[in-house]
Amino acid sequence: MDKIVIEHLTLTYSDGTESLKDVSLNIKANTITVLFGPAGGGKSSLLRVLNRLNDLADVTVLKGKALINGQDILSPDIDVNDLRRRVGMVFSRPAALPLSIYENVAYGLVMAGMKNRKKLDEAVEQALRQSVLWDEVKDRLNDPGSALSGGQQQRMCLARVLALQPEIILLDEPTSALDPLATAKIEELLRELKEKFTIVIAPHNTQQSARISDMAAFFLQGELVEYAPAETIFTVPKDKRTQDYITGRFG
Ligand SMILES: Nc1ncnc2c1ncn2[C@@H]1O[C@H](COP(=O)(O)OP(=O)(O)OP(=O)(O)O)[C@@H](O)[C@H]1O
Repeated sequence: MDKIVIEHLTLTYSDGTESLKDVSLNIKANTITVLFGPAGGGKSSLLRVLNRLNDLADVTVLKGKALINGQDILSPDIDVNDLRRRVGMVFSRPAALPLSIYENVAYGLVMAGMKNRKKLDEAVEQALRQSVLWDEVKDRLNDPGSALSGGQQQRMCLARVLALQPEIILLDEPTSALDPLATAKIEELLRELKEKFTIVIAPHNTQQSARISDMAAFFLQGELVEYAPAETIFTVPKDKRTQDYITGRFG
């Protein structure tokens, strides 16, 4: 069974912007799927549907289906907090909370009611190891999260998501504020993390899309133009619009 199934998804904001137009795509577990294309294509809107962050926006039309493990996540009966634990999100600017490194990582668990210090310690360590930050911060877990470099803060935010043991990780331009070295670290990390998680990412440029994706989906003004394995779409795209975009003719 596919991990994520999107069928005929249409999303219109109250100002009339059709940000997703009849989009269908299936995503397999333990893959990195990239959503790419010019600004305003609908990439962020699709990511936000996957953990129901779109609930916070002024949406007038939401039609079609979005299933995770076969479960309808758009259903009003869904427990949104539980969904957001299972489907974690990392944003473009590292959202370090004004707390210590430890508290930044433990945040979601504490919010979920975990009080046992030993369990918290273990979860924080495991998450920091998974985000390959542990060795850099293990001796200063009580320092403010904001004292870390941008790249470290982004891995700390990833650790906050990982601590909740999600199934799916969504990332919206996670390296747009990072230098090339910090970017390379995150990309390497994502390749490792896909062994355990399903990753959907809207990278901030096409080069990154080509480097990290297993599958890639090209979005243009709300339309899913082409969805194919990375080695196909970035070398022999079928659609002229995809080709024009990746060869730099627009965007
Ligand atoms: N909350 C909102 N209210 C109204 N319109 C919105 C809202 N969020 C996004 N849009 C519009 O929906 C369209 C798709 O935007 P979206 O952010 O999903 O695209 P994107 O491909 O992720 O682009 P970007 O790279 O700029 O984030 C755009 O025209 C955008 O202006």
